[in-house]
Amino acid sequence: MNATTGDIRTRLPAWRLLASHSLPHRGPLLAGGALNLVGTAAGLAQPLVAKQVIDAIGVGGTSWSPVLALVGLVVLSALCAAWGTYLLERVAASVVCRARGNLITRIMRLRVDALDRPGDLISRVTSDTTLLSGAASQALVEPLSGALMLVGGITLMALLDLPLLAVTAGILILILGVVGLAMPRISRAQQGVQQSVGEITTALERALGAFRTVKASGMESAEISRLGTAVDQAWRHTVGAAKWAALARVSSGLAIQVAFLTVLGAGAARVASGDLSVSSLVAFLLYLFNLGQPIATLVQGATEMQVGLAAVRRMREVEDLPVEAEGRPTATVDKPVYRQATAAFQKVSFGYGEEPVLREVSFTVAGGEVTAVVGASGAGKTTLFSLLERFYEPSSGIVTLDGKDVRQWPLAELRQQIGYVEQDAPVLAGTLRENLCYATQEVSEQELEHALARTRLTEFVANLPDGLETRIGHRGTTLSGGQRQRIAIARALLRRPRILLMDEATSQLDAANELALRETMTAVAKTTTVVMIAHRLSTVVGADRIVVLEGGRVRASGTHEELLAADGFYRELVGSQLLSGRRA
Ligand SMILES: Nc1ncnc2c1ncn2[C@@H]1O[C@H](COP(=O)(O)OP(=O)(O)OP(=O)(O)O)[C@@H](O)[C@H]1O
Repeated sequence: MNATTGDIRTRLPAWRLLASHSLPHRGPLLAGGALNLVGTAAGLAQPLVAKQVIDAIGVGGTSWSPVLALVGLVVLSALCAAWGTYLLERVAASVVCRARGNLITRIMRLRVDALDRPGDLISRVTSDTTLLSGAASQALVEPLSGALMLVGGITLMALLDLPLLAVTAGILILILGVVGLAMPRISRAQQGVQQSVGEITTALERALGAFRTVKASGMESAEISRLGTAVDQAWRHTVGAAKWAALARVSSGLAIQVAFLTVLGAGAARVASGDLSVSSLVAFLLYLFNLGQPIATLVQGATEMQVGLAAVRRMREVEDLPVEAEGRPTATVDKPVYRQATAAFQKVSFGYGEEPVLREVSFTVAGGEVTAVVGASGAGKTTLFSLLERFYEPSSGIVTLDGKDVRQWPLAELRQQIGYVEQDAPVLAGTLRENLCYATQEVSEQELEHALARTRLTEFVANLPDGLETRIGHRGTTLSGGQRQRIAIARALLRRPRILLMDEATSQLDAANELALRETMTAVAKTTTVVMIAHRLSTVVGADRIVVLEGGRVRASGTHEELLAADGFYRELVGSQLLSGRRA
């Protein structure tokens, strides 16, 4: 789904959005609805045929045909109900499946800055979509058969006895009033329930995402209490919705009972006065009794509709989030020509909010060179990489790759050129092989072995019980920081990038591995342009060019020797081994 489609959809009223979920399944939906109607019609005819059976017995008749017709109607309505229900359940499952697929696609294509509360988004995919099922299937067609049964039943009751129908109608109008009062309240409460479920998922995601920190800080109880608040909130909203749903359901049931007793009394008097036959009273009472089901179906349908509308509103909020301009899957892009890329920042300014982070930054990264970016913490180094990857766009100025504005590149193609080793080198739960081949499926065993050797992982893998098939825990919990970084570097190299961005990727390596990796980088630079953010002096002295960033501006650039001679701030950084904790 592209941004434009999303924009159009977000302007649609909730009920039309809900209907749009059902539209692709209109065939089975209509078939299920039709079967329901046939079953309902067969059910409607039953009391009339029952009346014929009673009349025939009353006059001493022995005809079997009304009895056979009655049996046939019972079987027909049961078969239609079973088949119809299956079709509608199937549609419900398909609606959920499609809605989840659409939401997942949308979420994966969100801009990085839109991913604010992942837990809440998870709950929209898992929980909200489930609530859509009833509203976009059964609740659309079953009320139709309910309405048919109601109208048909009332018409036939009118034919049987008008005064008794007047009594029934008065009581039914009362029900409609109560149900109408309850529906908007159910909708509001249901939206609250879903919001609270989102809060629970968000709070859980927060706590589990930093599980060790929670434990090391002894904050289990605080997190339990935070989650407890969200759970209580969900409970309160659920109870609120349940109160109104119960009122709507009970009042409809109660009305039928009251109507039944009233009609029984009034009908008995009319039979005694000779105005009504016994068989007509029995048939009338059967219709009245049968009204309970369509009324319950209508109330249930209206309630489910409110639940579905609440879900669709929350799903629409995901569609309001900004997606990347182009989300072509990387798999469709051919492997790039293998040559070193160049990059340039031309008067680039950028801020995440009001406050500027980069101010008119200009520098070039020559193809095949190793460029190091140094600066105090918070100077904007990682932000430079984010702009090159086009996670964000500059407020002014141009970022280029191979001399072409990154905004002119097809997004997937742009990212295909770049290998990115993030600061905290995340790994994904799965096997080591899956992690290494994450960004490239077509990797030969030789290439894999070569990448392991280059990142000094060969021995580590050889000592693992299942080698490359060893499972790595959630967020790499079974690995050291250094191992995670080396895996991230190997993964990036396997992608055969034309430019490799490394964000402090060597900060967690021990001295021996860091030296080895520096040699690797020198070798890699022969075929790939390398830009590295480093806090260690040892990793930058050999760079072809060093860019010194201070307070979001390029303060100086040159080789280590040139900068030592010309820039006091660089000398200061070198004096502190570049490990300055100062913020810009
Ligand atoms: N996603 C974001 N939203 C808002 N502000 C951000 C975001 N990412 C970074 N910043 C802010 O932008 C500034 C520059 O951050 P950046 O990560 O680029 O610095 P850095 O030089 O890489 O720092 P470090 O060396 O500590 O990693 C910081 O003040 C940071 O708080």
